[in-house]
Amino acid sequence: MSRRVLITGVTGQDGGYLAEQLLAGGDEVIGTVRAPTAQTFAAAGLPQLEGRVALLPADLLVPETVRAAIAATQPDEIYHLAAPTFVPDSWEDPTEVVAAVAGGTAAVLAAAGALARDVRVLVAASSEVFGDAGVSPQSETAPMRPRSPYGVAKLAAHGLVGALRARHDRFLVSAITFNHESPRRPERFLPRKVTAGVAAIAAGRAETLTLGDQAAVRDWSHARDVVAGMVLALRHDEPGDYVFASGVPHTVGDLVDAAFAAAGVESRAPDGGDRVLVDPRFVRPPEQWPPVGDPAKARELLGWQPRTSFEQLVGEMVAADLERACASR
Ligand SMILES: C[C@H]1O[C@H](OP(=O)(O)OP(=O)(O)OC[C@H]2O[C@@H](n3cnc4c(=O)[nH]c(N)nc43)[C@H](O)[C@@H]2O)[C@@H](O)[C@@H](O)C1=O
Repeated sequence: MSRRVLITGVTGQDGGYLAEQLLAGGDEVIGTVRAPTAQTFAAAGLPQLEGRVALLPADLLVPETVRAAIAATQPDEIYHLAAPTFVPDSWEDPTEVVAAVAGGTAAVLAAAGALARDVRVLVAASSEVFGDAGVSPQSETAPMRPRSPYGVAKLAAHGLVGALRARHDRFLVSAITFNHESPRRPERFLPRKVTAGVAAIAAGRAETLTLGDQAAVRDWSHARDVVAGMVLALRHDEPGDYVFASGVPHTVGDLVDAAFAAAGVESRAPDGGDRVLVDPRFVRPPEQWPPVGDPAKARELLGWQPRTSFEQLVGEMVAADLERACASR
């Protein structure tokens, strides 16, 4: 059965993978971006989606534009992925991040609920909702005590899904996604910063890589695997909340080591000097309860599990960055 699907934030990392997967399955895909004339698929490095996914404008800070896009599309399903995503930015402008993430989710859910047809909606939450959970790994029922404005805003979005689902018996899903990466990830996020930096060293274009805390722990998956889980969740018999994570903790240092190994480069310079430097500007406060997910519910109810290992993920990212580094020589 072919569905009409609306993806907010379709030119982002997850939106691109999701659109590709849905198109391959025969669905009709429509996407929203803030400014379709500037945010084209070509500009986003996704030329393969050009002409296959119609783009509509929708600004999360202007609910009327969100309503208009949803009303014009009359979708069977909505994947609400659009949001600011870089956590440190949320300290600079909490007002905007709360408005865009919590207000934007409220606008999407209200507009979908106002349609005359049943529409299933998935909202992308985040492991940042857990913060000082007091437990790690975290499942869907772990305490949620976010430590960043971004996490607070995502918790509001997650809470809206649960409240509206309970009150109106709607098919709403919250996807509590842990860190997920790919060669399409922007370079300000740690994994792409590392793989692009290591590729630059391998290509002889840089000598060092400057990071923050190498002891920080994350649970990294491939974005392609995570969006596959989102589709399973939205097409399941019952709506619910799902953690999407590998369940495997790694430190930043592990990721750095894996990237150097994948590039075939020593992590020490020939003179014995360290190739990884620390800049306190990139160091965040320590986390007592690292964001590591317990994906048992998704595995048991949806049959989901990540297909890509940590080493394969880093290997794929390093290979893509080495190719880019060679192409730009
Ligand atoms: C689930 C969650 O996942 C992402 O948020 P994030 O975890 O903040 O992602 P990141 O790649 O910026 O940091 C990962 C870790 O790496 C440490 N780290 C060390 N040195 C550097 C460094 O130099 N740069 C960065 N960015 N991080 C560094 C940093 O302290 C942190 O412990 C977003 O998708 C977000 O939208 C989301 O929802």
